[in-house]
Amino acid sequence: MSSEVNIHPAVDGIKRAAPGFAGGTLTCQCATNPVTVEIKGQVAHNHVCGCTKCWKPAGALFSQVAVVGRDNVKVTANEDKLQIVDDSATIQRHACRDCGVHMYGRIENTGHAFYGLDFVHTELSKERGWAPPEFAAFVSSIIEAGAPPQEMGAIRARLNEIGLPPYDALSPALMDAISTHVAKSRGVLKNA
Ligand SMILES: N[C@@H](CCC(=O)N[C@@H](CS)C(=O)NCC(=O)O)C(=O)O
Ligand SMILES: [Zn+2]
Ligand SMILES: [Zn+2]
Repeated sequence: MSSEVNIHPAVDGIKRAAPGFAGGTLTCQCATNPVTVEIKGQVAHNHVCGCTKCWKPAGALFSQVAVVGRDNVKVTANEDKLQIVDDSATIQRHACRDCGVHMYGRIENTGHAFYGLDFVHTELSKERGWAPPEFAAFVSSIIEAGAPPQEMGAIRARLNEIGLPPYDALSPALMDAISTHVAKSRGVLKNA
């Protein structure tokens, strides 16, 4: 039954972005001395991601991840507990070394299409009104984390049912944005 599929705990029930949402504080899962990160304002392009690199809550098949301007992200407590998960990755994910939660992911490559944006998991905040996820990315990648290939039909059906169209990379709009950036930087595209 497709409704038994645990896509992510935050995507059940109707969520709406609050107009003029001011932002909130992300808190890691440590019972003492948690890392906190303040996010100013609303996030964009919230989605669920099936890749093996994004942080997923216990038992979830997907991560929930959105972007926000890096200037609107500020570590406000216990920054010394943060460490970069993989230095060689495009997205430098800063994780709490005690509980493992990823607090923010940053792109340091100034030539990247998404330079200037940080990746954050809004469910780490108790505030309500964050923009809800819009699509499911890297769906086939959940197999790499152990999802049975024969369940992919039911999982994609469940994603469609809850209004998250499934893609095996990013959404077409974001893939187009990346390729547009590449074409411009190579001089292939001059007037877009
Ligand atoms: N199949 C791979 C896909 C990894 C991947 O490409 N993830 C995407 C979505 S988060 C990405 O942009 N990664 C860049 C990065 O991790 O730095 C996996 O599951 O590990
Ligand atoms: Zn922690
Ligand atoms: Zn991912």
